[in-house]
Amino acid sequence: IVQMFVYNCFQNQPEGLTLQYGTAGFRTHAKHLDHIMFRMGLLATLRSKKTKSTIGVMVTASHNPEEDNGVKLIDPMGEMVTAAWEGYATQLANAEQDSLLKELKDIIKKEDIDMSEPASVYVGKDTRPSSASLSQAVLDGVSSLGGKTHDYGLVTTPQLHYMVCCCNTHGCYGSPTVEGYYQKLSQAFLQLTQNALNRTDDQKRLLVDGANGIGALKMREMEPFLRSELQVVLSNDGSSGKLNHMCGADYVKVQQKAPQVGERCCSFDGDADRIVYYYTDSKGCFHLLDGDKIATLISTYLKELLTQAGLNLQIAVVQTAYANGSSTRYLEDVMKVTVCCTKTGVKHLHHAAQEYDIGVYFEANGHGTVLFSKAAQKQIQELVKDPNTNDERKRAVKLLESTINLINQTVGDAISDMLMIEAVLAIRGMSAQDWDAIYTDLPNRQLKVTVCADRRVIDTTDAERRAVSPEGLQDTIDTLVKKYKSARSFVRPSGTEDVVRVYAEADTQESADSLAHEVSLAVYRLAGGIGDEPKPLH
Ligand SMILES: CC(=O)N[C@H]1[C@@H](OP(=O)(O)O)O[C@H](CO)[C@@H](O)[C@@H]1O
Ligand SMILES: [Mg+2]
Repeated sequence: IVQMFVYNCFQNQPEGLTLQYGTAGFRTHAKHLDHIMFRMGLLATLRSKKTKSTIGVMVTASHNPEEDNGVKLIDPMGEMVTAAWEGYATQLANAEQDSLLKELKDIIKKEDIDMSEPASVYVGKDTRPSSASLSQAVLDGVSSLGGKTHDYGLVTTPQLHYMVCCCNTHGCYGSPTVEGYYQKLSQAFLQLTQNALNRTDDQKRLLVDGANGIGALKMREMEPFLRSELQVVLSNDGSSGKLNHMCGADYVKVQQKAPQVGERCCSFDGDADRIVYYYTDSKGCFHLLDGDKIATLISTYLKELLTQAGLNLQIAVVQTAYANGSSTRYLEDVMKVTVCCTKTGVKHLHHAAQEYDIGVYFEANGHGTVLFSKAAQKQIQELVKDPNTNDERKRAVKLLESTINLINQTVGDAISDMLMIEAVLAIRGMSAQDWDAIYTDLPNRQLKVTVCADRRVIDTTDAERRAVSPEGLQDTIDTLVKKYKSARSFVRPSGTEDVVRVYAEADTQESADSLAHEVSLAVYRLAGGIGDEPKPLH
């Protein structure tokens, strides 16, 4: 109670600022978060008592500026916390100081929580300067309700998801330590790359941009486990530059610029749960290999292995509206895999992917992973052991087994995805150019418009691909899209920033830019834009 009082006294929440547990938890300037962290410690303790499992709390604001921070809750199997509890999180975060106890009691009653149950909460943090005191506030919140804590300190977001899953599966998923994580992934990686013959040092070399964040630290720690089968050249390792500043996955994807030049490069984001690849060609041109290209590479590889192994498992790729139209066309028409489109936000993709034997999901920005159903994993394991399997099938099924071990199935993971991509390129003997040539991206543009009212005046349907309000907006977009070749455009309110996002793609960059601009103007006019009218890009 004393601690509750202390934290609530530091309630620097500016008047009118209500925080929403959004697409990626709470996220705002670090100075507003002290009491929120403490309260999320309380909530995680309740969630742990309710589920009789260990719960995770990660302190990070991912790709956002260094001054920001945020918090995410992790459910027992390492997945994002369920929707109902997101609601409780919002409720607790915005409660007045003197109604906090009442709010807690409400949740306990509604969820019928037995307060005599023990509680266990795993806590992790990224490298932001504010993360140390904020994660302490989470730990204090847990302790004040008598919960047990394990402070993992500096870890990537996916590492904490992995720990939670390991703990609640009693070690079946792996051992809940950072070494356990490195061991599991590196063993699988080494097993896979044994299947790639005659790799040169050049082919083993990869330029990694650590976004000046936690991913850089963890990559350094992991390097010895990889036994030079991957030779990482690390930049933006946090020794001098600022977190996410002019580097990192989000910068590369949105600005379409390379923070480093090479034949095969990748960038992590600030908490290492996203990755994009890119390279510079002989003419000095930048080529982006984003989440859509990653999904295509991985699903092609998996499909081939399934055929070789003679396994009849359904494979699907889950995307969002931001997926490049060329990728969707390639997956559906050429690869003939099921493609499904969900709303933005990893939890939506994750849930959709769970519906298939093998669900490959990636947001265009590089956040994603592969999920193997229990039944699929069982079939693969049984076939590995089956003495009647011939050599070709055995090889394929063993590759599948190692692939399962390499992939962090709890959440998108930059390190795990990177090792997966490196292994696939090595096994197939592909360069970044070969990978890029699988299909050609349609030129595209993303813009933001700020509106004066609640940005949710824009309501969408059909996995955010069509706007149902304000009136007339969708008709206007439809008319504009018709002016261009191979064009597509949609708008939606962001779940992490106070803006409306505009996306457009078309046959040329000029057309994509011009369409994005025209749609921005329509949003500005029909949804109450503020500030200057959007200006053309050229
Ligand atoms: C277009 C885009 O990249 N949107 C991102 C961004 O969400 P918005 O709701 O668009 O702000 O942040 C999310 C959390 O990191 C991520 O899941 C999502 O893909
Ligand atoms: Mg992130």
